[in-house]
Amino acid sequence: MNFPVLQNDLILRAARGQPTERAPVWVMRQAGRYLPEFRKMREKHGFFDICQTPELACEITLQPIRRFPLDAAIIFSDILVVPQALGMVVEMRPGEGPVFPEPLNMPDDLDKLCSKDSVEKLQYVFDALTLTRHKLEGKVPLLGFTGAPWTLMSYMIEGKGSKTQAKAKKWLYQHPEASQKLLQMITNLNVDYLVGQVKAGAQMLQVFESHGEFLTQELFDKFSLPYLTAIVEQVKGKLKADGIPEVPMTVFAKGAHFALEQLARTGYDVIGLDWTMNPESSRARVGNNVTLQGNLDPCALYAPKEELAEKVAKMALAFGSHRWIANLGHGIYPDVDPDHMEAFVEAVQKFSVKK
Ligand SMILES: Cc1c2[nH]c(c1CCC(=O)O)Cc1[nH]c(c(CCC(=O)O)c1C)Cc1[nH]c(c(CCC(=O)O)c1C)Cc1[nH]c(c(C)c1CCC(=O)O)C2
Repeated sequence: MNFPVLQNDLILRAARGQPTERAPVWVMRQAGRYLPEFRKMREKHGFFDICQTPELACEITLQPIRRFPLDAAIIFSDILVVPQALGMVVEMRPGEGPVFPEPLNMPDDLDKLCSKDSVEKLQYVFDALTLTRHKLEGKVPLLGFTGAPWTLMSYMIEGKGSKTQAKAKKWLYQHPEASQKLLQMITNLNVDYLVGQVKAGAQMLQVFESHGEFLTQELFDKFSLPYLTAIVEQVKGKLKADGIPEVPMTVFAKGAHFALEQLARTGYDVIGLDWTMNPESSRARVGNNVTLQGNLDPCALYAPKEELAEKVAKMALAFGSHRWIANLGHGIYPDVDPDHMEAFVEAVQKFSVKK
């Protein structure tokens, strides 16, 4: 596809364990509501209309890249496009977030899902990736992503945000086989979806297990880890079989602190840490063969800029300069002042320089 030559490969080197002059930095949800130019776009267009229109998704992906000296762009989309591709309706309601008008209630409801040709329904994401990779002009690598099977399953059953995920967890206890059938269906689509994203131009991939925090270790071992592992193994295997150079893959399992050692053995190149994790003890637990990503408290961006810079300096010391991708410990919040986002990025660049 003759993509422009990449000029900044810091994040790819950090992910592969190669030396970097300083830590690469990007921010989860960096393209979003904290930016006035995004909110302006949302006044005119529906959320999923933007996702489905490559020119608009590309424009929003580029917005944070124009403002801040970031080391990666993440394609503008949402994890919930995967349930949509399986035939479910998802609406983005103002003030409420994503809502499924007809969530899955009982195992029989799985028959309503349509896994045939579902990856083709995501062609608009592939088109957005290809367009954005060109429009980035090689400035920074383009990241693709998907939601992990458990996180997507829980949305499909709860139908909206939930404080406990009790409905979804009820399936794990009462309908373990149907749960595994659903998780496998999502895994299969995710594998094709991520391979398609790389073919379309994604240079690195992240899998978001945002609802890891609701699982016990036992539930995680049974209903999350095997599917996260299958995804990395199959995506890397399929790319290899198709003669396509492998791309680094990140897993972000929020709240799954108990699973760090296991996650480090799955084959992901990068493990994302949420803000509750200690960088030094996490490094001791995972060893030196994986890269860590994270993990400043997203609320630290509310602190005065000087204090924010001090917190970044402390974080940089704790992670060390090798195999670290600087990020927040979860997505940036919508009421963060963009100037403080800039202060965060600049502080990483200043304090993560290799000595
Ligand atoms: C759980 C989850 C979702 N979506 C996502 C996750 C995993 C990351 C995480 O844990 O935060 C991932 C996501 N969602 C969005 C991106 C785009 C790329 C980026 O900037 O990182 C990414 C990577 C855009 C978005 N996704 C959404 C918005 C705001 C919607 C709007 O404009 O009305 C954006 C910019 C909507 C969305 N989508 C989702 C929720 C819960 C919400 C509403 C609340 C919220 O905004 O956080 C589901």
